[in-house]
Amino acid sequence: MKTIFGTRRLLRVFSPLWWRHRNTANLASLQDVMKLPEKKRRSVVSPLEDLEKLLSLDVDRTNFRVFDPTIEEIVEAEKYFRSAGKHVIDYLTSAVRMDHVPELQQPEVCFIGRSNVGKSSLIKALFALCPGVEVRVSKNPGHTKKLNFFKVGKAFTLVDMPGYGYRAPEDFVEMVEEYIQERHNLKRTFLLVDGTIGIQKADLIAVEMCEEFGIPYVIVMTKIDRCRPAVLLTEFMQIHDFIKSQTSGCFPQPFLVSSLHFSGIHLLRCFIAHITGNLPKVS
Ligand SMILES: Nc1nc2c(ncn2[C@@H]2O[C@H](COP(=O)(O)OP(=O)(O)OP(=O)(O)O)[C@@H](O)[C@H]2O)c(=O)[nH]1
Ligand SMILES: [Mg+2]
Repeated sequence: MKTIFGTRRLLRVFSPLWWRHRNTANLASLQDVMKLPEKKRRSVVSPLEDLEKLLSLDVDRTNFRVFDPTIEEIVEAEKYFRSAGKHVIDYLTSAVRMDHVPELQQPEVCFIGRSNVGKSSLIKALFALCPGVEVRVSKNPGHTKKLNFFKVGKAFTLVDMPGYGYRAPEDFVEMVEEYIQERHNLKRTFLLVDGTIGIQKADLIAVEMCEEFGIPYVIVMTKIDRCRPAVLLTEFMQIHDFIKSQTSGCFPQPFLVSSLHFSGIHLLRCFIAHITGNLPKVS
């Protein structure tokens, strides 16, 4: 009995899979993240901080933390991502054409990117504190076929979009471009780029579209758990420099996320609450 217990315990202590599972199962809430050892906590709340250590001191870091909320502000923002009382988070409706989209006054943000880049997974991670909200993800590219609207009480709406590139829906251009160009309450477009491979040709077309329409957008690097830190840092710096030199409507600070490990998710929740006007005190 003692031997079995001892072996199990050893396995638990040394198995990276167990460690990973134990950590990721609880990390949707900041309260649980704060219980982690400091290094691990930092990598979840502020993934860029870990990477920065690999940079030489002379690298210009001016736009690394344009958005830099306090922990209290992140906690405040998290309240919007929990259903409580009259504040109900839920799937609202889907649309395939502009004349099918719901008429809403509340601020809206949408998520675009190549098929399979992790748009639906990111929304699922943002809503992980509301297990009743179903967001479908798939390993097969081209899974999301419609604009899917998720209502976050009366505070804002998140819109999951079909991906561009491989297996995009035939009417993608009409559906997505019209929405982005015409949606009066769209406050920000999140353009997701695979953090393991950086900006691809199809992403450049999306950037061009955002620039041409003159809409405010933000680049989010996804799947950072799949990438070695040195590779991720190189991709990050390339995107950081690209934003500075080639764009005018893009937020200067790229965000880093892992929907699997919840890295960067708490910061992004806070950013969404902020840009939709729900955290007036954050500058
Ligand atoms: N390791 C890892 N895998 C991820 C992450 N985000 C998404 N994935 C995986 O990537 C695949 C695609 O994820 P989705 O969220 O469905 O991608 P999507 O961008 O919505 O794809 P479409 O709807 O087809 O455009 C799934 O197998 C996810 O599990 C992440 O942060 N880390
Ligand atoms: Mg999807």
